Amino acid sequence: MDQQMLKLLLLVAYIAVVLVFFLSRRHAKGPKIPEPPRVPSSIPVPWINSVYGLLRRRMQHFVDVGVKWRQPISTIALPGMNIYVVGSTKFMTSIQRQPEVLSARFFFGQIIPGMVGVNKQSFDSFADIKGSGSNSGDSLLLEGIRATKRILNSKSGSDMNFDAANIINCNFEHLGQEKFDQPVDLWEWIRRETVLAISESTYGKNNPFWDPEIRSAFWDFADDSIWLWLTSALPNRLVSKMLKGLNGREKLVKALHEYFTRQGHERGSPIVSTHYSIFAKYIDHNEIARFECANAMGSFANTAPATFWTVWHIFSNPALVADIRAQITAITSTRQDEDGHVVHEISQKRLREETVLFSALEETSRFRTSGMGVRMVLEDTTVSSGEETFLLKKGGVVVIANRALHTDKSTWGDDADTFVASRFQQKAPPMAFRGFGQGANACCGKKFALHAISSFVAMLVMRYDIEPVDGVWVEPGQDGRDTTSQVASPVGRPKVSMVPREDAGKVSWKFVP
Ligand code: HEM
Repeated sequence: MDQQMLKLLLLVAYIAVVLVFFLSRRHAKGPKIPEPPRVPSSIPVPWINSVYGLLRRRMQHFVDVGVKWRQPISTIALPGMNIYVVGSTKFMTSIQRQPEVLSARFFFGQIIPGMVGVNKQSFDSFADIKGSGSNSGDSLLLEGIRATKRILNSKSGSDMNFDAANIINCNFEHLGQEKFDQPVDLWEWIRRETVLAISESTYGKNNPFWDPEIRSAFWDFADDSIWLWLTSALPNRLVSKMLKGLNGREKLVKALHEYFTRQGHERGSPIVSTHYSIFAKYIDHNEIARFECANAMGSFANTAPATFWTVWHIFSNPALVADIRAQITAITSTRQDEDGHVVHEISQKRLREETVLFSALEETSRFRTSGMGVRMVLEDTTVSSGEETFLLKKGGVVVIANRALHTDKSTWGDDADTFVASRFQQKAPPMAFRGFGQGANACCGKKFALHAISSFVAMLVMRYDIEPVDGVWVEPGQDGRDTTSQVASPVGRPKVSMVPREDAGKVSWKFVP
């Protein structure tokens, strides 16, 4: 055998060994699980499409992709990271069963400290973001969420619901004396009233949100929240020139810091006093007010727009207003007090059970949700619909496009695009409603928010006639691109006339348990 032949034989043998090695490995591992299909793109380099979309629509871009393609799950490949957009319920059971590796809390742990501008020590204490999904063990984030859940599901939670309803009622009593001679900016008025009611039931007598400057600072902060997170690595001096939200945040931090320094929390709700003791365990006193900004955002930033949209949907439908008035009248008892004043007493318990209000509110949330659920992929993870299985790669991000799930006709029926106030009087289709999240990350403030909003709307419906000054209710539109909230506020500013239905000097209203 000559040298050439020997070399050729050795080469063939080498290739055979390599082939056998790879084939055996492949056989041992089984067939490769694919990643979800790519989002179609009209241009040759698809990620450019996404980066352009992100710049234009920012986070809303992913929701738009979910709504446009309506794929159960699809991949947007960005340089160095895959985004998995969930556009239907098919994979939701599988996603929700794996909160340790598809982690919302890991995401909260990354985004919240940047948004509120804490120091490195507070950042490390906030969430065990180096650990597995930060769902177990102790951290400021976890203890805070557990405490909120415990309190709001206990007797203290029911007391808070009732307190909030009575504060709402008191504020209405006060308003009753006012004459709404001028057109009212409905969004401005509703967000003022909801923030006042919820903040007073949370922070008590020393509530910093009574100051209009602090409320305005809060909305500057909330409206710029995404940008504050994205620019958190830059010096404050530079960011304050670009974002109103930074100055708003710092003003809010100062007011909340004074509140805690003067021990305001000792006269506040169990939520704020318990949060304070958890904060104090983990971080420096000077940092506490920063995280409290995030708590305030969780409480008000969704509740105010959800209240606005509920009012908008109800009052723009006169038949619905009439139905709700009849239902509330049926659960109201009327008496005269010793001065001859008429007192109407609405049963808060029956408000939930015997009126369409809670359903209308959940329907508003289905119809108006603009946000998304974000889950960080902490390990290579498979998700399955029963028929298909896909691999989600470590380092990727799952974006649940809530609006896509909420408008899917295959789950909600042909009227998915229509507001139907009574829809939630029946059970929602499984996994389809994400207005308050679900599973491990379901909203712990849901009950409180539903009670507060329904009390507000009930009082409004019974006390006032509301008409748009132009004579027609025009859709004001929504644009959630700058906020982290689930329910974007209106873009247009509807102006309405508000006329008391009864002589407020002679009649008063109350909630009774
Ligand atoms: C209408 C008002 C509200 C809406 C629409 C709303 C919506 C939501 C949604 C969709 C989630 C799930 C997020 C996800 O899956 O990634 C959530 C979680 C949460 N919400 Fe709300 N929320 C509201 C009011 C509140 C209030 C009043 C509080 C506090 C008192 C609150 C505290 C929380 C907390 C702490 C979580 C995280 C739960 C966890 O990870 O275990 N929310 N909310």
